[in-house]
Amino acid sequence: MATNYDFLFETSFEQSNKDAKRPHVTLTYAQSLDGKIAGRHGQQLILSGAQSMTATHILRLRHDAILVGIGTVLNDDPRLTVRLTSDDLPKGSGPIRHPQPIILDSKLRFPLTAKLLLPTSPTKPWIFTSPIHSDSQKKANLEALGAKVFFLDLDLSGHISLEGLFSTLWENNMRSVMVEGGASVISSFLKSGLVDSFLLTIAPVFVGKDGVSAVEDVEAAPEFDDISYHPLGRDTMMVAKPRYIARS
Ligand SMILES: NC(=O)C1=CN([C@@H]2O[C@H](COP(=O)(O)OP(=O)(O)OC[C@H]3O[C@@H](n4cnc5c(N)ncnc54)[C@H](OP(=O)(O)O)[C@@H]3O)[C@@H](O)[C@H]2O)C=CC1
Ligand SMILES: Nc1nc(O)c(N)c(N[C@@H]2O[C@H](COP(=O)(O)O)[C@@H](O)[C@H]2O)n1
Repeated sequence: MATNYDFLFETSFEQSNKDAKRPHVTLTYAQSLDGKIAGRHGQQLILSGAQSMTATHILRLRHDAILVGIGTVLNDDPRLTVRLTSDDLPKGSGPIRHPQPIILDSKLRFPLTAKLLLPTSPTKPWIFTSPIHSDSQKKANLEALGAKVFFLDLDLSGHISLEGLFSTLWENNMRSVMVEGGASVISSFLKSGLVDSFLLTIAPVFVGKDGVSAVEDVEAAPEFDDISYHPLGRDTMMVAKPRYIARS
């Protein structure tokens, strides 16, 4: 039986509150049955099977921007492109458009050799960094390779401020952003109260205690409404709307 991806085209990734002046935020990643997103010492794992990987690429197609932390760039050297065939898309779909890669990198550790900066990379990254820690020569070198470097304030935990990030993305016409990870970024977004859609791929494997947990601290994690589950080959995708409640 052919896999049904209709739910991904029927889900809206537009901001419902038009006054919010920030992009719609989708948090999506793949985890094992024991809640791990990577192996020992962060070893990259291909947890998603073919069908759920296609679903991830459909999600990339449906968003203006795709965001990861510098930890994921240093560890995985991702491309963050849309790689789909016409068979994966509804009839009459337009040409493939790649999302704008967004990287949170307060110390400007982004490698000049990253795949995202290769001439073959269709959309060069926007790197969000802090004016305090960043070296101006590194900024110039990154920009010479096509990256755009934005300066933002840090929040109280010393990370790039998500509020500042969202305003800048909005001003730059980014209306939807897909957050892929990694672990620190997933936790920051879950805690932020700013996630509008949550799509989790669950792969039927155990990684074990040495793997990297998707979420370490669930103190400020949301509850969920409008939950649905979608079989994608051997995997399952959970789709839900986060609801933040005050905890005592
Ligand atoms: N299974 C899956 O779907 C996915 C798995 N992964 C895995 O995740 C792992 C990487 O996770 P991790 O090491 O936690 O790295 P992350 O990709 O989460 O990057 C974390 C770094 O981003 C920077 N940062 C800047 N601003 C923020 C912010 N507001 N919130 C959080 N981080 C911020 C910090 O570095 P600085 O202080 O220098 O700015 C921080 O250390 C890899 O093993 C990768 O394979 C990644 C994506 C998806
Ligand atoms: N959906 C999904 N399933 C997995 O099993 C994964 N390991 C990931 N990882 C994310 O995809 C990035 C790699 O992207 P490219 O293939 O290079 O475009 C990786 O860095 C993680 O963000 N995702």
